[in-house]
Amino acid sequence: MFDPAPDYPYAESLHADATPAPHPQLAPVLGLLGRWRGRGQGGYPTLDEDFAYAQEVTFSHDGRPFLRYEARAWLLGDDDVPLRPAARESGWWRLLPDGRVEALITQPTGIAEIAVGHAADGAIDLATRQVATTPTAKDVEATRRRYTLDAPDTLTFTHDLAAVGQPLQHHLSARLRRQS
Ligand code: HEM
Repeated sequence: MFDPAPDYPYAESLHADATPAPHPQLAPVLGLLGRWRGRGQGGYPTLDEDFAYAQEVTFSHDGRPFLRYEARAWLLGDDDVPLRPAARESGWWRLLPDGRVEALITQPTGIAEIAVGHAADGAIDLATRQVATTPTAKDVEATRRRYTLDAPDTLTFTHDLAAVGQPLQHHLSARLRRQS
């Protein structure tokens, strides 16, 4: 007889003040924990037009020294009409004792980013050290991200991109509000 395992016994938390207690190495990123939603603007020299989008972002932890990261975006038309789903990504942000961050982020467009950076004073900077792409993915050379907590409930995000033969430059910027 097949004997199924018991339910996964460990909690995933969106909050700094709930169980499990966050690992001390998460101290510089505790302000990110939770669900965020907001709007952004994007563009790139290869695109005919700039675009407006909405995005949901979630950061959670399980008591160990990394964050689970999940984001999904959709394009917005006039009057906030959803035009179509846009980028999704998920990954892991590993925090080191000195505030260094090592992030692994993957996208369903065939792109995997290994990014490194630093978290301090409510800002996290990440720049790719390696980008891997599947055989049919767009050519992405590098990205640079900055997440800034402007206030406890406001997160600003900018994303620069070097891809399809273009040098590193603005692709996205967004402002998100904490949902929970
Ligand atoms: C909020 C997240 C994002 C949104 C809303 C977004 C939106 C877009 C849009 C609308 C396009 C035009 C093509 C299309 O209509 O699909 C595009 C192109 C592209 N994006 Fe993004 N993007 C996001 C995140 C990313 C990320 C994380 C990367 C790479 C790591 C990326 C890399 C690219 C590349 C390589 C192109 C193709 C440019 C070209 O071939 O001309 N995007 N993006």
